[in-house]
Amino acid sequence: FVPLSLPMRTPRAVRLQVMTEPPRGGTSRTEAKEDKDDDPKALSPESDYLLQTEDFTRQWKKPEQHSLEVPRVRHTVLSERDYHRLEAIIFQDDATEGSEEATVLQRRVSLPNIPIPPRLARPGVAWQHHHHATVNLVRQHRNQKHDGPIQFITNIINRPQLVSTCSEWKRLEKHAEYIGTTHLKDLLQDRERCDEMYATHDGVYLDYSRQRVTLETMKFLYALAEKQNLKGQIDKMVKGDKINFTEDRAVLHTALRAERALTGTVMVDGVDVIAEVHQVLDQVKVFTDGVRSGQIRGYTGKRLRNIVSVGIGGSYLGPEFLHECLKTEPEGINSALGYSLRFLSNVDPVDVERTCADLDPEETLVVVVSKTFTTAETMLNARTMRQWLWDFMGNDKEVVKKHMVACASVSAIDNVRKFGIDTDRYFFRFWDFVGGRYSVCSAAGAVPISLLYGFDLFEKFLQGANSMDKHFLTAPYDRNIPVLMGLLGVWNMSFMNYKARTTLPYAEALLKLPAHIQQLDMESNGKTMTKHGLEVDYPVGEIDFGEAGTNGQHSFYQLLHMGQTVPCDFIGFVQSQHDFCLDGENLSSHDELMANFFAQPDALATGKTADEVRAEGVPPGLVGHKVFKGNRPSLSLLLPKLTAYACGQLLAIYEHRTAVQGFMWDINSFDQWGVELGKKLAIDVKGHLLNARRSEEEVETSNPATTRLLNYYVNNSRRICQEAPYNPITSVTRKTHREHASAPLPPLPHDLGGQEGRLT
Ligand SMILES: O=P(O)(O)OC[C@H]1O[C@](O)(CO)[C@@H](O)[C@@H]1O
Repeated sequence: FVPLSLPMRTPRAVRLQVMTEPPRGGTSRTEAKEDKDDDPKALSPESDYLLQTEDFTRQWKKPEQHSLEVPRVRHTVLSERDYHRLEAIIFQDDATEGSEEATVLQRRVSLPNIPIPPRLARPGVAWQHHHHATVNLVRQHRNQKHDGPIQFITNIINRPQLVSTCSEWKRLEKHAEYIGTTHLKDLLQDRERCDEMYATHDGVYLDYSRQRVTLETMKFLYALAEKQNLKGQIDKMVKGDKINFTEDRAVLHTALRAERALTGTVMVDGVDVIAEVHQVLDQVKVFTDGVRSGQIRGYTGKRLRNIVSVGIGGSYLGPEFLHECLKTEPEGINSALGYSLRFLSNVDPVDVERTCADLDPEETLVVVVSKTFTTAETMLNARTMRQWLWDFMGNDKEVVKKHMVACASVSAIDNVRKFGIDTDRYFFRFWDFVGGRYSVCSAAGAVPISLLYGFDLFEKFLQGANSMDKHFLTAPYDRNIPVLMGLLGVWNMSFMNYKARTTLPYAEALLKLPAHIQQLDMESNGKTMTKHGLEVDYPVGEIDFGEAGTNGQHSFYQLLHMGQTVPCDFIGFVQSQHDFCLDGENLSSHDELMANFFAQPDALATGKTADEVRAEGVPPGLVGHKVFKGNRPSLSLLLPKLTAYACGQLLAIYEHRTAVQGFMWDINSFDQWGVELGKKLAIDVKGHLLNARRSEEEVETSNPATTRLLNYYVNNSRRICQEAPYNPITSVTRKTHREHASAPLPPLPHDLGGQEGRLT
């Protein structure tokens, strides 16, 4: 071969690359993957190749039968080795130009210029090699009929690589070794560093000086963010690109809180997203105002005062987190007077009992929240609630129409209708582009929260989230709160190897935030497959847990201080929802709480040395037990006050942090295939249980362990079921309304009366 260098063969000369042959020996030498959305620009400039091809069938001997329709574009990933064995790629150059094949192809397929892959510019692996192969192949084809599919290679782009192969990642790995030699107590003495390590927006203050990072670390992280086109990926998300590619869906929870003025700016499949969002919000307002004013009443004409929100996962955790925040918020307290809201999520019948025990069905409105309206737990609970309503008010379709409403995806409308809910008036839709765990700003949160607190308060929550969205979209990386938190998350997980993370709100009203974040983050980033179909070789997806401070301090902080290192998010507020200062106390109770909020991060960061312990007079045998090594990272978020608005800000911060980490890791944070297998196996088990209950036969499953365990359950429960205790007051769901009439009455709810259910 004559070594040829790149300038000798310009891209013009390779403007058309023709075909691959079916692999010799019948086995595929390539690994095919369909991927319509791959963006060549985003791919790593590393060695392997991704061939973008267009398939069609062609018969070489009969030109009139050439079919040049392009049924699909396909990306075929080739390893380097396979690439070099691919003799059948025809690099059409001068020699073939003008030939019958070239003419046909050039006329019918318009192809972009193809850059010569770097491998081909190397001595010995150059053009001539391919040219010879081409000529031979063309000769072969002229002499034999070939009816197989032909792939026209329209482009060669570099094969995607794991982000861990890029230089920015490797630099951070190296840098982590250096950071391993530093201690936070020293880093915290660096004033210049500490003065840089904060960001603020609209009252939210983030301090990350207690992270195990230097200013240089941050620079390296920003460089990685650039490499990953983080800003571009964020923009794609909010524009409505279908970045959830495994489900072919856009990801538009930000549109749920966008202003009405933006109508017409986000379109998905021809739908004006913002217009739709505001239509539903208007519908929610009219409905919830109607219920709260007493215009909309129950089947027997009573006011609807008890709201039961039936849903699980994202259809429950976000709304419950928000509910808990507003419960003690002064505006929330006032607007909820006379109403109650409960969540029924667990399919455990005990949850039904706990939810319904002291409720009056005639005053109860059931909101079924389920994006798919097929989730087994939610649907059983919804049917149970329907039965409960029927039991009390009679088996009438109108009972369902007046006491049950649905928040579900547009595509679930038939299921909602079949259930008996009035889809013309009481179906509050959201869309496929809203993931369950990102749905609290949709009807999923809007309906139950507005019923209890009024729509105006819910709107303030949306405004808070919107304010953070704007900051997220516009602030530079080094001033962008969710981006900083996301990058630090990546740093801690993938470079410092801290596998868990904890959320510690110093606010009782945020007690459900950790549970919401747990789902948000672990369902989003608990994956190992990158969007390019490669398995990660770096740690991703933290274990998230948490607890309201100071309760956590008396529970698991022992481990945080002396056990494994777990990066902590401390969340506090300048002002309490309710503060008081007892006579004889120097500080208010909120100051007492916040003293812990400030002290814990320093204790974690600086620790206590053996010398310090000894200086306290601790006996030598105990010194080791009382040493705090410190050097444990945390960040602090300080907000003015826990209002509906602040709740929205917090929600958006954490939603965006999750997305940032997914973008950095090349993970699709918006699907959740990992929940499928368990669901499927539960269906199988239900089949076994049904057989066992009907036939009294032994259960037989695919493995002896499950068989033994199931039989233990079935055999023992046969006996226990006969002895099941039954409480006529609380076991409401199993009785008819007639039977209830003779049973002791459930406790009466207060009749508060007055306008909008408020005490007058
Ligand atoms: O809203 P749905 O469709 O009932 O789903 C409930 C939850 O179930 C999940 O799909 C997990 O099983 C979550 O992602 C979702 O939030």
